[in-house]
Amino acid sequence: LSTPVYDYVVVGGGTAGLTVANRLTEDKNISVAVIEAGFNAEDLPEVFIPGLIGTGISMTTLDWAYATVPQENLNGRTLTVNAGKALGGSTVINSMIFPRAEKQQYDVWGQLNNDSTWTWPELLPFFKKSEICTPPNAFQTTSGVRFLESVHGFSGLVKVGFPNFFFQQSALWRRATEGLGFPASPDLADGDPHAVGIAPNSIDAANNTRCSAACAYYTPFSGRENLVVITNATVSRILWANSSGPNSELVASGVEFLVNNRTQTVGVSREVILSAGTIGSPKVLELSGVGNSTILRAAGVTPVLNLPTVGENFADHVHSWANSFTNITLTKDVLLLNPAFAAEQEALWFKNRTGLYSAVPRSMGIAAPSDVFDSDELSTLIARAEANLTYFANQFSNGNPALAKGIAAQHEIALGLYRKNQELPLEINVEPGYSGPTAFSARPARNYTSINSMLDAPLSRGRTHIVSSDPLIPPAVDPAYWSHPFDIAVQVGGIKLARKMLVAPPLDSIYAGEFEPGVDKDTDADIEEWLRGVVASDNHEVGSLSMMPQSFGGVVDTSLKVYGTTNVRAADASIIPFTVSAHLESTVYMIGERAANIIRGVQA
Ligand SMILES: Cc1cc2nc3c(=O)[nH]c(=O)nc-3n(C[C@H](O)[C@H](O)[C@H](O)COP(=O)(O)OP(=O)(O)OC[C@H]3O[C@@H](n4cnc5c(N)ncnc54)[C@H](O)[C@@H]3O)c2cc1C
Repeated sequence: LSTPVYDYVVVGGGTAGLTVANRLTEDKNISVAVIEAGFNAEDLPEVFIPGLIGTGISMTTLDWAYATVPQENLNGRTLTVNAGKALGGSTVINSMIFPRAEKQQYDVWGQLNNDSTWTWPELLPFFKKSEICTPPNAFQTTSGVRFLESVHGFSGLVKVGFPNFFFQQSALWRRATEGLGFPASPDLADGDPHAVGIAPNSIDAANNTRCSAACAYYTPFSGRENLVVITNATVSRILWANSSGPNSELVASGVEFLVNNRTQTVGVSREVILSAGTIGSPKVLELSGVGNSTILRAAGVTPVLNLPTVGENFADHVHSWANSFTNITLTKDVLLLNPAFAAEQEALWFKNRTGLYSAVPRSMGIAAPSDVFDSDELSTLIARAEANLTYFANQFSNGNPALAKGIAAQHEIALGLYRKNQELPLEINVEPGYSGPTAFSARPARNYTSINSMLDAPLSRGRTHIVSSDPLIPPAVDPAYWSHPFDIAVQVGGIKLARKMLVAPPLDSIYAGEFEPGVDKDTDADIEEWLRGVVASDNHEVGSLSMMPQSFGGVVDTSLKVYGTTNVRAADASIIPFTVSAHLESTVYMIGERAANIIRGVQA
């Protein structure tokens, strides 16, 4: 049998991968093969019923569930970084929260690359291009949804809408938070999220079902003859042509993958696009011989191109919580406490798409430094970080001088934004029920109000690298959480802010005592110690194939091309050089849309 050859081969049919594949195959003359390790899970209730979010990550078939190496700063704990393993990638198991980050943070990508096309005003058209938004109806508007038509798209493919019901805590929390000085957001997608509001969701508002990347970019187009999707197929490596490109660059000629442990190959005539996610994409590149030669040799892979920063500059958001008992009767807890009630609610979803499973209402906001620290505390933290800037940049760069410069540049920019109160370090959102580290069976069987507090702008940087030439062996993922002291101070500050919110009027009217961290965790040191034992990954990992100049230790250039290759690009969360303060899905779709345009050589 002859090997099939496609114009483009996309490695990973996830959020960005399906976006790129869809847009390229709009041209009937272009053929694209997508190779995806997972299966098409769109017909699973755990996937399409919004209220079942969280179930996906308990299904090993849908989740890579990457284990970190023991985290030195978190009591040596091994944490799980979840990532979707299905057609649609992480959008199949995520929480469907769909806001955007702060303009200034996207602008940093342009600043690091001296390229204004990677800044907010130039990227906004790609955010809009990806979405088909259903504006809020009268009920949603009366319930507090605020909406700016000018920042949304209405002819894209990802269905975006708002919840069709709200828990009592949502409005109480928003009023409490506004009372603490947070402005009311005109729209959480407007690039200015230092505010509170109701988040949009990646949901089909017509029938209250999840809209994953598969729902948006694949299912309606599965009949395209020029789009071939191969599922249950794990890519093991890129194949290189014997001849090299003009500057002795590597030329990809195909992709090798495993189906039921049998090796298969496809050929590629134009380009390979790596879209296997922040942990999957560097893994494939390293298995293909591109990376830090010392690390590759130790894993048993023969190096073909020494690109030592592959897998480095890894950053992740870090999750924590404060929660209280509440004296209201309807919270999400009731679904766990009362199985008969849960069954009724699920039946309502099937009957007419209503009930508590029909939406994931989320009121949220992004805190500014001034919400977390007083001005003296902040000045001291910034001054200390500036004084130690070179030390930490060297620490985080794994011995690579160019990357040390890149990380130093990132820290310098971040600290400059902190001084202007513009680096937004924390997401705070209200959970209308229990959210925290204690299992259902181990906590009091009561109703809760929880505040999720996420470190969204970490200065810490880690890495992910293969440890074996076997493509089925997971890489060693080391996010190096909390390796910068600034991150610890922010996360401790986040718990104090969350606690303040729980007892601020009018949320105080439903407060029935703190559960976690617990009143005995009084001082900053107490909170820090508790957090070390409980914080979790927010599954927002980025940066392992960073878009930065080579002089800064980047792996891809601003056309997303991997340095030293003629025809391999990356398009997924791995290219984000500087993490942004938002859930990442909308940002990754934007990257996919932008990547497709770059590949096609057209403007927005
Ligand atoms: C549990 C969870 C909750 C989240 N909640 C939210 C949220 O509410 N809102 C939000 O905005 N963001 C959320 N996120 C983050 C967001 O969904 C991701 O950042 C984003 O979808 C990542 O897109 P990606 O294209 O980089 O990777 P993915 O979408 O993960 O796609 C990578 C794809 O590559 C495949 N793959 C990997 N390795 C191989 C290989 N060797 N061969 C073949 N295929 C391979 C994977 O199976 C996957 O399908 C969440 C993430 C998770 C995991």
